[in-house]
Amino acid sequence: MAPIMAVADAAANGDVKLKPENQPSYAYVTFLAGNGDYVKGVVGLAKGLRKAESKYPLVVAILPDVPVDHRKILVDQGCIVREIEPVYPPENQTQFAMAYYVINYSKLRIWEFVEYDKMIYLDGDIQVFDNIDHLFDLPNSFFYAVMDCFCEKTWSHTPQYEIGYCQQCPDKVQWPDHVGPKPSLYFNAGMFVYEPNLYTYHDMLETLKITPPTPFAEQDFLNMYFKDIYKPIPNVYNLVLAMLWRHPENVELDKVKVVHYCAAGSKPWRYTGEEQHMDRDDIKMLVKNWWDIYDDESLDYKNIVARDAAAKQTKWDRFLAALAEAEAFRFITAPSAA
Ligand SMILES: O=c1ccn([C@@H]2O[C@H](COP(=O)(O)OP(=O)(O)O[C@H]3O[C@H](CO)[C@H](O)[C@H](O)[C@H]3O)[C@@H](O)[C@H]2O)c(=O)[nH]1
Ligand SMILES: O[C@H]1[C@H](O)[C@@H](O)[C@H](O)[C@@H](O)[C@H]1O
Ligand SMILES: [Mn+2]
Repeated sequence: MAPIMAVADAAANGDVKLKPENQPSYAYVTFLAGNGDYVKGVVGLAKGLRKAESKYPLVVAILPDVPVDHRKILVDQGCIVREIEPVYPPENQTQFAMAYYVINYSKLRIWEFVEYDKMIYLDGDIQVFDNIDHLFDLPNSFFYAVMDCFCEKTWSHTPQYEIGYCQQCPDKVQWPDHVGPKPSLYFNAGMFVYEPNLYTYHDMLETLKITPPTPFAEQDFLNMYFKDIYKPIPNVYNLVLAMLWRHPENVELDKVKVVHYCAAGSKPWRYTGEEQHMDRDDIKMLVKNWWDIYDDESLDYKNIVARDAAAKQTKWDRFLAALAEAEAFRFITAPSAA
């Protein structure tokens, strides 16, 4: 390449990337509570997003009970840590499907993150195996998420479960008229695309005050609140693991981009293989895939920063070399001043 071209190229590839004023701001967001081992899930997620070369940062909305050493781990992994206040549901005798689901109402605070125009929420027990940045390009003003499955025991409190009706195979068992109107499409709230908005945020919190808690906590609430603007997206964006044994005909495992380790016994950092379905080969493979990312030191933020700095240095060295060459070229070819 001619030296002048090389110089121009290097300048054009310059490292200073300024976001144009009018370009929307996007980020991923997850939620972390307590001093337990979910922090491992979030670290795995941060590394998975990096491996998939996501262009956008991961914000971690943390409750005040997340200890300082866990916060440091997250910052060291390049996460943007944002403390949020807990949200408490109104007093009620509800039995949550899992007792700890009560803390998940605090997730509603992420609507307050209005410095971002659009965000993708991901549970800490989710892993991203393929780039999903394109979901930010979906049209605004809708709520996007993947349809849930009603077949696991966690659903045993519902008429759906009793009847054997699941929206994943709506023709297998028809919804009987006498039970009431067929339920609206219901999403799993471990992954969704949404737009932070202060009006929505305040309205949700006001609505929550007069909404009795239900077994799936904020997941039921979000389903109720967004039912009119909910748009289902393909299950490759949130593979709820039970789909593998409940609706294998609906799963194309090799196309899956996002895996949600929500089935009992499937959290990779707690996996023993003993619980029901956990000895399946596909589960073992997915758990191994999670660990491969978690254990991969080259995906640690500090190593990525070091790699990028080295690449920048090389670019700069090339630029200087090209400049020197161009200077020499000018010196040789310039007519003498005499
Ligand atoms: O001790 C905990 C428990 C949970 N979490 C956070 O809360 C999220 C939700 O918990 P789980 O992933 O264990 O829950 P499930 O996937 O089984 O639950 C599903 O139903 C829940 C109902 O409250 C939520 O909607 C949740 O997002 C949805 O995926 C976790 O991923 C994690 O991000 C913590 O940080 N610490
Ligand atoms: O959010 C819940 C949770 O992820 C459960 O593990 C699953 O069985 C349910 O289908 C889902 O609604
Ligand atoms: Mn989850």
